[in-house]
Amino acid sequence: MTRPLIVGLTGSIGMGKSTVAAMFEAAGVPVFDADAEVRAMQGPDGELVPAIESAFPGSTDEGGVSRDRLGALVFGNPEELARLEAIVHPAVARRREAFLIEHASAPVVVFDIPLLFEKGGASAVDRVVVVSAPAEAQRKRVLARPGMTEDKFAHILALQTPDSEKRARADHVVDTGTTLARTEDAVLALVAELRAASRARPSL
Ligand SMILES: CC(C)(COP(=O)(O)OP(=O)(O)OC[C@H]1O[C@@H](n2cnc3c(N)ncnc32)[C@H](O)[C@@H]1O)[C@@H](O)C(=O)NCCC(=O)NCCS
Ligand SMILES: Nc1ncnc2c1ncn2[C@@H]1O[C@H](COP(=O)(O)OP(=O)(O)OP(=O)(O)O)[C@@H](O)[C@H]1O
Repeated sequence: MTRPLIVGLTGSIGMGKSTVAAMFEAAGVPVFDADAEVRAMQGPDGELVPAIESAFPGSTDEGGVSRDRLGALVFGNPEELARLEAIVHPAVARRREAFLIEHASAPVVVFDIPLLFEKGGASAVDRVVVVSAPAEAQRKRVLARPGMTEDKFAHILALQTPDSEKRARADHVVDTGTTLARTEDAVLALVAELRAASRARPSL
């Protein structure tokens, strides 16, 4: 009996992590999307809505959590952010365990975790893949998003482990500072390598 090779996929804001995660999925690798799970649990009738409303009164409405309102309360305030994380992170961990059980027979699975290094998850995966692009490309992508400001971008960057450190600690780096077609080729080659590594493991 073997379990899947667990690949942690991460990268700083705007580096192209979601795009690369979709490429893994298209190649047939099951992907656990931590952000999507958080959104679902914060959405209408989401399981975290009552706890978030009681910890942050006024931050939810009939549509679930207002991410803009909640973001304004927690980004820029480390204690408030920690209070939110204490509600959200254990629920994400439970969903991740369920995903692993569901895909127990896959050779490789990906955990798409934006804060893999920041929250100490790197030791819980077999391989770490970091998605990275030059700082200028990152900046252009992020500032093009609706509602993004220089200040908000600077603040989020300061909360995240620097890209240079992420690259240094990665087992594999996927470069997104190039064309989408080249990035896709790199992902396909990496998937083949990871599947081979999974097969080469001794049975548990
Ligand atoms: C505060 C919330 C509602 C704001 O949502 P919003 O849609 O405005 O922003 P978004 O989630 O896209 O985050 C923007 C950027 O901030 C980063 N970020 C989000 N949460 C954190 C955090 N706890 N620490 C550091 N960076 C963070 C994201 O990686 C992203 O790069 C949301 O980020 C949230 O619920 N965060 C707490 C849960 C969490 O840690 N999620 C991240 C991984 S599971
Ligand atoms: N070679 C490439 N690889 C990946 N993305 C690219 C590439 N070239 C351009 N892009 C564009 O860069 C953007 C990256 O956005 P994406 O949502 O994937 O980033 P992200 O890292 O998931 O962001 P966040 O952490 O903020 O959610 C997309 O609009 C994508 O089309």
